[in-house]
Amino acid sequence: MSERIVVVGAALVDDGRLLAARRSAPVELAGRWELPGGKVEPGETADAALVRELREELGVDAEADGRVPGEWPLKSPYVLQVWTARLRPGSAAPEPLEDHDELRWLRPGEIWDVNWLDQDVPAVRQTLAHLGAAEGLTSSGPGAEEVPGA
Ligand SMILES: Nc1nc2c([nH]c(=O)n2[C@H]2C[C@H](O)[C@@H](COP(=O)(O)OP(=O)(O)OP(=O)(O)O)O2)c(=O)[nH]1
Repeated sequence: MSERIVVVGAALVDDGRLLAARRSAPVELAGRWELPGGKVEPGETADAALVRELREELGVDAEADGRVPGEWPLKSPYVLQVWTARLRPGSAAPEPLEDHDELRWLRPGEIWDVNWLDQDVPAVRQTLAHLGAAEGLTSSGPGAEEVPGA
């Protein structure tokens, strides 16, 4: 059985901050934080799915920039791919319309303050490495000591 369904997660960046979303369902994921997004539908491209999911879940008009290299296994048959994204000019601010009950814009030093889904931790780490040069968004990882003033 080789069916594989891609879930796209958005690394939505604005003003040097990364958006994290707290899931409200299903019960086994509720309360944990993720990159907003969802399943790519048959015949849909990943970047189109990302734009659609961000509109449905957050009410924003966003565009995908490019894919973060890598792929992370979720509960079979799902795999997580991450795309960087940004709000288009004139977009509404994101709101937790569907699937989430809280949103946070995280500054670099705050990335590991939220309780990410376990399977998202390596994806977020890789995303930060990818974004680091372009956006100045870097942070060592969960459990790392924060260096005051660094
Ligand atoms: N969107 C998203 N889903 C994730 C992440 N990490 C993770 O394990 N998942 C899981 C949760 C779900 O089991 C699955 C994606 O489901 P979803 O509920 O976001 O997708 P969807 O909007 O297309 O769902 P639906 O139409 O079937 O309700 O992937 C993540 O960072 N972002």
